[in-house]
Amino acid sequence: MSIHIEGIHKSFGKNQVLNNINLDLPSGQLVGLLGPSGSGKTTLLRIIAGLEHANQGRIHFNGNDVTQLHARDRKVGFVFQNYALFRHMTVFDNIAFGLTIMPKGQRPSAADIKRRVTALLEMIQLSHVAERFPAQLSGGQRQRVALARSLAVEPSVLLLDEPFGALDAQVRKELRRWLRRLHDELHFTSVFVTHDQEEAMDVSDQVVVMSQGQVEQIGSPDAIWQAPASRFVLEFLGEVNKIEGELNGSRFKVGHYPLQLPVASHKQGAACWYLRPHEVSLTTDADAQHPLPVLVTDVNGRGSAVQLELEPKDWPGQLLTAQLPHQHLSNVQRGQTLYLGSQGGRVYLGEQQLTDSHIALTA
Ligand SMILES: Nc1ncnc2c1ncn2[C@@H]1O[C@H](COP(=O)(O)OP(=O)(O)OP(=O)(O)O)[C@@H](O)[C@H]1O
Repeated sequence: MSIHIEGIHKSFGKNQVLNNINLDLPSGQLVGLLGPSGSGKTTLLRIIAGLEHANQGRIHFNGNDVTQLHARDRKVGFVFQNYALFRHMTVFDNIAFGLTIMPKGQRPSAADIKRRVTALLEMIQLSHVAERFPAQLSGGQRQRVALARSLAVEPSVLLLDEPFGALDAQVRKELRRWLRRLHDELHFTSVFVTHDQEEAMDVSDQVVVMSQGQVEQIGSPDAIWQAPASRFVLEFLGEVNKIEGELNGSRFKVGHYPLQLPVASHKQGAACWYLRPHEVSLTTDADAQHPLPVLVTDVNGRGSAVQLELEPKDWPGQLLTAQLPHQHLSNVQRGQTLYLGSQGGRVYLGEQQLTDSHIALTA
């Protein structure tokens, strides 16, 4: 079921929460709505569901206008953060619930309900707890039951609002992988809300990045990561170092260090050089590619890369983080001075990115 969202505006009193949202979500995709708290994700999800009404705009499912349709007639399934299972019902009965309350003409027979619930229990790998009550399950298991319960009625669209938000990091990771697999098997269309960029990037076919009631960017996780459409998206998608300086033509001055942009520019003003931790390059001696001195304030060698915390030395700036392959620099010590350069990065003057690809600055 494809979802077409057209010119949606929503205000609560004087507070405008959604400002002209237009999106085309193809059938069968898992779409992540990603944005900081208050950016309007949940409100948009509720409008898609029919639980909230927009002041302006239209929603189409598979080309049919459902704007005026009541939530219960939209065939939408929900999963919320707080499980919302019936405490007095077994796991089996919880999953069967939606089927048992269907109007008589549509309700499957008892045998069919049993078959469907049994199949779902197998799919979520919880057949062995079918007769337990929610209180006897772990948080992750409860959330799997919640998901199975909303899938039991075969919704055209599944909407998930921070479905794994209340779970610890490890379970969260497992469940999102599992949601992805389930999605690939059953091919329903889902939209899920998260403020966790790693979660959105990990499972979505497409990510919609929202900020202050507007769509900042929509694209595959890879496309958004490679080419963020704005400073906001660049900063929101994972850790990034910011080096502030003064641009004058192709010169970018950081403190008293004049650096050189590798492209022609006639612009001037306060600019910012953004570097992801893995884009930082370091040497033990200054050279043209590594002009900025930094003091190593922390070394963390766990995992597949060495993570360094660096303090600008002799130039104004915030603490920086670098991530290097283990073999890159041997025996880096806290208190050591290194010289910073880059293997790419982006320079912004105000909201404008100076080039559309990565650039390295030199002395
Ligand atoms: N029923 C309501 N009445 C008044 N204001 C509301 C209502 N629902 C949401 N808002 C406001 O709308 C704005 C967007 O809220 P929304 O829940 O959609 O954001 P969100 O991106 O999902 O945030 P979070 O990640 O914190 O859930 C917020 O400023 C919120 O206070």
